[in-house]
Amino acid sequence: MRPRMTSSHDPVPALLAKAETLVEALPYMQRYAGKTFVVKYGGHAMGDPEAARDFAEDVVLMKAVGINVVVVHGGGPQIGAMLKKLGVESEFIGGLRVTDAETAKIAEMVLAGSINKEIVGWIAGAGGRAVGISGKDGNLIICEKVLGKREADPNSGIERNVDLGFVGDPVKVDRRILDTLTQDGIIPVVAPVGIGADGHTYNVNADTMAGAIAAELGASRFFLLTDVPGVLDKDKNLLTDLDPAAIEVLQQDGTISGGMIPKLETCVKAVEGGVDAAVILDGRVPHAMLLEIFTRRGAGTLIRK
Ligand SMILES: Nc1ncnc2c1ncn2[C@@H]1O[C@H](COP(=O)(O)OP(=O)(O)O)[C@@H](O)[C@H]1O
Ligand SMILES: CC(=O)N[C@@H](CCC(=O)OP(=O)(O)O)C(=O)O
Repeated sequence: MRPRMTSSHDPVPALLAKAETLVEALPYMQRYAGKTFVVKYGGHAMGDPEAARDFAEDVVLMKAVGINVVVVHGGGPQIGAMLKKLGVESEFIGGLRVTDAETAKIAEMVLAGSINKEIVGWIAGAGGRAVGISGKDGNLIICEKVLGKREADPNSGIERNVDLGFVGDPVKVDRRILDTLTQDGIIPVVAPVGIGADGHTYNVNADTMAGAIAAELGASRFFLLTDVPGVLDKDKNLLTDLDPAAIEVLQQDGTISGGMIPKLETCVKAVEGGVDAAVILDGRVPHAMLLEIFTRRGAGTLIRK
């Protein structure tokens, strides 16, 4: 028998703490095996390589314990940087990028070409198997053109209808490609690009795309990884639980603004469309998803009906 170590650096308490953490995770593993989780990985959350490695490990671990994970990624800041490099002007109206034909090509290149394959690589590096696709593959996301947004003209102040170009709203999700990959033990990684019935390529807001997929799959959890701890109140305290009525109040009283407005609208649509719960989390925090899923300490903001 191996002698027990008796030094002042006795490793047993530390090992016991690790074992306790694993035991704490057991009921969550049992509850979630076979369930579907959709993870939206935002462009702001993916900046740091170490955080990206943690993210990939979380996704691979979730898959290893039997959760069907689908990743949908963003890349707004990365598209912005590429457009700047190429000297192409870009503007956002109502949280959506005005997308002419040239911008659509560049957005597709950055999203489906570069970022998508980078995430597939991180997952492979963490020991998982991923396949990168866009919403165009297998007719996954059929889009309709988003109708123009009403905006006040900066010079005259008169309201005008602004055409957003090739910005798509998902109107049909064909889940078969996701089911095929998932059943084969593969983690689908989806770029937010869709296809119109006319065969045109559309740039889709990544939150909107992930929400449409989460609703179609009837996901148990829809995670949105961003660059804030969750939804904050006016004093910057974290709001841990919200429902659609509370979100309506936050919108009316101006507590939420910018990108958080469409993000929460997407969450409300998802939970009203059959998703059990949406969670907004800080993707920069190491292993944020694992802590949320497998421990009693929740993180971020949980949104339920
Ligand atoms: N009440 C609020 N709580 C938290 N974040 C908020 C709030 N109101 C506005 N925001 C903004 O929403 C941003 C997150 O949305 P967005 O920039 O679209 O994220 P992503 O690119 O990750 O999808 C935060 O960085 C923050 O600036
Ligand atoms: C139409 C539209 O606005 N599309 C987004 C797609 C990327 C995205 O949504 O990325 P984040 O989640 O990182 O913001 C864009 O062009 O920036």
